[in-house]
Amino acid sequence: MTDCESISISRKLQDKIAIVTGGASGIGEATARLFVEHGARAVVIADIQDETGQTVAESIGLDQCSYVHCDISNEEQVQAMADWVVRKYGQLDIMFRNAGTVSSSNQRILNLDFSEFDRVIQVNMRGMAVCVKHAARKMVEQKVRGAIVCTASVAATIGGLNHTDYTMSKHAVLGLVKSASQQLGVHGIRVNCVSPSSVLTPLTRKAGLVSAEDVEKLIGPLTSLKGVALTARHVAEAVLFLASEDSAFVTGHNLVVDGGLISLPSLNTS
Ligand SMILES: NC(=O)c1ccc[n+]([C@@H]2O[C@H](COP(=O)([O-])OP(=O)(O)OC[C@H]3O[C@@H](n4cnc5c(N)ncnc54)[C@H](O)[C@@H]3O)[C@@H](O)[C@H]2O)c1
Repeated sequence: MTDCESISISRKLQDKIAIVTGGASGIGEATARLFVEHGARAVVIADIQDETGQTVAESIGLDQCSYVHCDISNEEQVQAMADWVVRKYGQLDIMFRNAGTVSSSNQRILNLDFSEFDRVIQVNMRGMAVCVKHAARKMVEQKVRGAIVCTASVAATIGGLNHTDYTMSKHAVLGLVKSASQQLGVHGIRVNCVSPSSVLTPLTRKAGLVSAEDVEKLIGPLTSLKGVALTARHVAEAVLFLASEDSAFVTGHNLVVDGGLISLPSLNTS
């Protein structure tokens, strides 16, 4: 294979314009970096961690990456951000709706704290619908056959002993993806989601998994696949697949990235 061939094969998002919500760290950051590696003309990181988000955008390169402050649970801010993207770059091809949050308390049903519950639902569930709505409206207006990818979780499929609100919010992502994909297919817009198991990020630290060893101790026994630990890059590769033409006929799909975790017959998610 010549150098030219290898470059053209590896550039799966040539000239695309993408929004990555929650791109200031973790899975979103890894995905923003991978999108640019694959030729995206611009990746817009939409987040509320201004300093970190700006630093990530600068490290990727401001010619290909911008940071915008946007609370994804606030419809006005999301609409303004989508307007800005289209004004600045002319179009929107990909929305990676990834930002998310978790309570720091265990949120078991007997102790459910509803102020935390409301916050988690507001960001993870309402914020998911707000972003999908406004990305889809831009794509429809501009007749772009775009790709929308949401971050769900293995918690979208299974229950657990903790984080009831988070589990509820992630189950809702599947409902949104199933409904939105049905409604937007007529416009050529695909809507899918990824469902990672656990990867060490600020979010997992907040949920009490503070080191890679903690993650391995919790998740290792629950996966059928051994000898590999999930990284943010693994998740980003799955997102890239769903965002690119490699998945041109895939919509309404939940791509589980879990080393076989949800297929194991007896799960202990305490
Ligand atoms: N890390 C895991 O093990 C794991 C597993 C399954 C699913 N997920 C999901 O992956 C997604 C990314 O999480 P992560 O693990 O990379 O964590 P992270 O904390 O590194 O990233 C989450 C990002 O979302 C941003 N964010 C939070 N609230 C926001 C808001 N209102 N508006 C805009 N941005 C906001 C944060 O600032 C942060 O940059 C989340 O949806 C999470 O639920 C993570």
